[in-house]
Amino acid sequence: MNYAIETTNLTRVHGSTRALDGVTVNIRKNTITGLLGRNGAGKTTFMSLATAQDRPTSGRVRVLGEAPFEHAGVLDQLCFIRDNQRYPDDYSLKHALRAARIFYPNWSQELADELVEMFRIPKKTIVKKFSRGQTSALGIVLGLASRAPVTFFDEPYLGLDATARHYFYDVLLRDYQAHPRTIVLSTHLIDEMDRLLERVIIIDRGRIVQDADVDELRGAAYQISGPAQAVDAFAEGRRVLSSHRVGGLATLVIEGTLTQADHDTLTATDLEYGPVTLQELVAAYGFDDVESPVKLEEARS
Ligand SMILES: Nc1ncnc2c1ncn2[C@@H]1O[C@H](COP(=O)(O)OP(=O)(O)OP(=O)(O)O)[C@@H](O)[C@H]1O
Repeated sequence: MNYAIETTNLTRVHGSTRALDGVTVNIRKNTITGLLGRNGAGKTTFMSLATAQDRPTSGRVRVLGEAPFEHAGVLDQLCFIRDNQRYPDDYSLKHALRAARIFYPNWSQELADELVEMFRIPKKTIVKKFSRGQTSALGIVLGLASRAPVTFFDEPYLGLDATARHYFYDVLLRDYQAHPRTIVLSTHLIDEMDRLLERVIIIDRGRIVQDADVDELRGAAYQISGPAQAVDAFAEGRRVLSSHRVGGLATLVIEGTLTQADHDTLTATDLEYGPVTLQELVAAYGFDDVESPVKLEEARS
């Protein structure tokens, strides 16, 4: 079994919202996968279903070959760190670490101690009184020191300062290299975190729109800009992911790669072109073609 997580047509419906809509995906063991997408895309829903915090409306999910709801044995192989993690009222750092040590079979106290010092997590204050960043730091300590075979981090950095975030990224990579495991993380800080990711799944409105190795995705789209008419002529028959227009100028993100003939056309027509970053690609897949204020102004005049 090469996959840590396998889903088939996984669907979760809340009233009229399809939080997850027929998601079929396989996540390889011992990889770091980024789950990316706009607010409300379905990232937390996916993680909640994979960790048995929620039940699918239809479809199936397997983690380490088992249905997480039906196999308690799978649950202690999983760690799910979410942004709104709750702790019992009277918990201090000591209590949280003690509970984690009992719960996670691969727990590393040494790593936990190192992280607590680096993040400067208070030892006496009760967790409920922690600052936003300190609460995130505690989640990261638990998530990394658990060394759980399948670890989910759902936007684990909220409130963390830049120094602490980079410290998290460095330790994540270091510890993952020494103790390979499957890590799935959701983030909106894509430019900052893309160096961590080997694979990326982009979700939009509950559906997967991309599932590829990061290296493949770097060439998955390109951007062209210039006079709108020329840009639109070039885009004819191509899949445009996003479009921004200001005055008579347009910038489009287009799926695919440029051929030599395309390069010749672009040079001849004086259009500018270039690669898109992963952050831009994710934004392009989540692009809604709404009228921009500039376009509305133009239409009125
Ligand atoms: N319990 C619920 N009841 C009703 N709607 C829900 C519930 N949970 C999630 N949703 C809806 O399902 C959709 C997906 O939500 P989800 O939390 O998975 O998004 P997300 O990608 O994690 O977003 P974000 O980046 O903002 O954290 C959203 O439209 C959300 O409003």
